[in-house]
Amino acid sequence: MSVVFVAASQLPTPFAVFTMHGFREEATGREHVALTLGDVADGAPVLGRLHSECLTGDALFSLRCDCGFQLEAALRAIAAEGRGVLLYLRQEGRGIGLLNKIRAYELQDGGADTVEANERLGFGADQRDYAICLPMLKHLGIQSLKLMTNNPRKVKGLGDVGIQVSQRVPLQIAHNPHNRKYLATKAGKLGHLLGNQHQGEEEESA
Ligand SMILES: Nc1nc2c(ncn2[C@@H]2O[C@H](COP(=O)(O)OP(=O)(O)OP(=O)(O)O)[C@@H](O)[C@H]2O)c(=O)[nH]1
Ligand SMILES: [Zn+2]
Repeated sequence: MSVVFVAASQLPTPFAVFTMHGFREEATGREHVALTLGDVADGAPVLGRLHSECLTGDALFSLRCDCGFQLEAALRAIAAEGRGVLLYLRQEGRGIGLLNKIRAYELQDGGADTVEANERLGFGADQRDYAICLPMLKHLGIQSLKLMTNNPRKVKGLGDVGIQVSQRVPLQIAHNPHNRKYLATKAGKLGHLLGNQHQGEEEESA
């Protein structure tokens, strides 16, 4: 999978002034972004977040999921560390796209859970592919990540495409009445490590 680096600029935010790097995925034309802070190319593991696009959660304040809250928490953590990377990956709806995600939400409004809804539409539960991350990280000179995620499958998926994760850092967000069922399904069917026993825990990973 190949990506082309296009341009980099500053991105001031309430948390820090990041450097924003823009990439184009050659096969699909999708446009991805990396935000970096500090020297990430010195060889030491970098605090990082691989964030999958969620227009509803990241930009429209949706309470159906935890994405927007995780995005903000990740940027705050990177700012507090003074060094880190966030890849903003255009894999909306776990890879099925925005309009199909709205179709899936419609089914969830009728009682399906997030996995059943995807399957009823003819999709897998999670269609994301992390291969795109490798050339982006290589371009940035990043060799190893301390990855902020609750998803062990993401850690495995990265290992499968040759990205070294030295550590998993939990990134847990509070429940609300709208995301309770969604988070329970993620824990029960998708294997996410959510819950108090994992709070603050850090794991070694292959
Ligand atoms: N198909 C579908 N996608 C969803 C739904 N809710 C959120 N998403 C998408 O799920 C992606 C985020 O994945 P999550 O499963 O929440 O989390 P993760 O990235 O696997 O794991 P973390 O690193 O712990 O956040 C984003 O692309 C969202 O657009 C849903 O009900 N259906
Ligand atoms: Zn979301």
